[in-house]
Amino acid sequence: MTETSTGKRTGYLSWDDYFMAVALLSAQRSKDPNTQVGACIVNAQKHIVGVGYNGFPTGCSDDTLPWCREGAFLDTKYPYVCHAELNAVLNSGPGNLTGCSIYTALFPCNECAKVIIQVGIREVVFLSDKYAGTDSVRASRRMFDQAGVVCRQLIPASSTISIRLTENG
Ligand SMILES: Nc1nc(=O)n([C@H]2C[C@H](O)[C@@H](COP(=O)(O)O)O2)cc1CO
Ligand SMILES: [Zn+2]
Repeated sequence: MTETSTGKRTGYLSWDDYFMAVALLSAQRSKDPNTQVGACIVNAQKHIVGVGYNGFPTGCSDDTLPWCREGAFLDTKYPYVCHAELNAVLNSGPGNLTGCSIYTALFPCNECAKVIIQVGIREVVFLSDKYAGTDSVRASRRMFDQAGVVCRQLIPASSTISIRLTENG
């Protein structure tokens, strides 16, 4: 690790990369075999006020509800799963979210876009836009545009961050 003339460490995480990494770490809790999404809400003081990942509602078993993508609607995950962005909002503390930013691994769907707008979040920072062009994303972008919510895709400083969980080795 290099240092500046003052001795300050360099190579530390930027705020953007840090908050996105928190979102991605949270995504590691997801049981979805196909798409793991995490989201992290940050206020104007750069405090994290809510984190979430995609999963079934509390009390609804990860082991009995389906994780399939195809088949009869009720036999897929889609009617049951709570999206990461919704969970981040619902997991946030008592303060209001007006003026906050949400960092999300995947561009929000139209249902989460409504929630994001209604709680007063003003900025969406996303990594992947793999569903760009779908009606859901087109509706999200339309609503974000009209509501004045700024969306930007994060280009991280590096493609990986490694974290050691043990002291040595
Ligand atoms: N922004 C999002 N946040 C999310 O949490 N999700 C969740 C819902 C599903 O659990 C999964 C998408 O599954 P799939 O269709 O890529 O197999 O990601 C999906 C989106 C996409 O709009
Ligand atoms: Zn959603």
